[in-house]
Amino acid sequence: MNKPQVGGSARRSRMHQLLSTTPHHDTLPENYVRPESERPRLSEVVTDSNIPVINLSSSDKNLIISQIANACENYGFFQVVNHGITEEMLREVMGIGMEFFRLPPEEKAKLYSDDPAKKMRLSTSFNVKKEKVHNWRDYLRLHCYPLEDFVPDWPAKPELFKEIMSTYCTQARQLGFRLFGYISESLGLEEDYIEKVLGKQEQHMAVNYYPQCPEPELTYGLPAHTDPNALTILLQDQQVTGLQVLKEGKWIAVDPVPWALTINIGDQLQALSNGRYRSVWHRAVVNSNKERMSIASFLCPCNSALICPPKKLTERSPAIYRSYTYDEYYKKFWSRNLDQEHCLELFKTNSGEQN
Ligand SMILES: O=C(O)CCC(=O)C(=O)O
Ligand SMILES: [Fe+2]
Repeated sequence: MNKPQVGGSARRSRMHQLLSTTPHHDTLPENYVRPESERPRLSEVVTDSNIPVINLSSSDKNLIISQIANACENYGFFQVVNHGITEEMLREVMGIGMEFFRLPPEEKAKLYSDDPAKKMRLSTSFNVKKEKVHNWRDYLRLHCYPLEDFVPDWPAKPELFKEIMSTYCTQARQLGFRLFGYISESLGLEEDYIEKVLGKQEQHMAVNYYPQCPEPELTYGLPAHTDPNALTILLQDQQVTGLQVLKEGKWIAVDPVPWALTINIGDQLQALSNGRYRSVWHRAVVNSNKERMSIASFLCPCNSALICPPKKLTERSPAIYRSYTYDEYYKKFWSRNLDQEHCLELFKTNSGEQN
């Protein structure tokens, strides 16, 4: 996008690919412009949505489970309220994320990388080396489990970053496990079924920063994609909307309920549920007058976890996807562009193909 600075170090010139470090743009640089047929068509987005909102403090566990079953089957997305993570914590984590992106360019340059294999990196777009058109997003990617292995390499600035992010990671993980319990039961499985199958689970985090964009109609923060992991817990900006999900051919805006967390089913739960629960297409659009931030916590199977549906779910309908390890899946996911066909399609069995 920008010319490398004359005389600057290689790292310094690479850093200039970061949107949060570049000067204001009046027009969208060409390598962010999508071809006409791929643009977001923002005027067609449906804002009045029925994306379920589930109260996790209800004393009626069966009600929670049935609401989760409905949400996972029909939407793949839902918001949870009274989820046990305090508003204060959520404010702190959003605050520290924003402070991070406001650090001076030299500080951010130390963390820049476009190598998807790196377990801690500040990057931009999605996979800059592979893609033709970039996305209007910077992101900090962190591996989070076990915390003590990764936190030492996390950003040293802002000062409270490690402390606040690691507390939030732990709480998000606990919430994720609680949801795995409800999801397992909603499929008629033992409460700990999913947790056991996924093994000693990895956890990743993406702190997404979408700067103001001069021409939001022409580009994306993140184009349509499904999440390759098992479950995503998304903390959305409270002031600025941007997340949209695809339902019956229409893009629906998921406007955040105050301090709710947005949950979505990832590809691995779609596979484990034999296609009953859906990892749906979603995207993030950008704004001309406001920056936006979101913090995604991804719960992933451990690399060696064998993903195949339980017997109970294949008694009446055959397995739609072949068995594979998460390692195999994840490599495939990163070898492609974000907005290609659903990565799970590549793992279909013959019976799956006929569906
Ligand atoms: O920013 C958002 O609302 C969506 C983020 C997302 O989908 C992701 O990080 O995978
Ligand atoms: Fe996503």
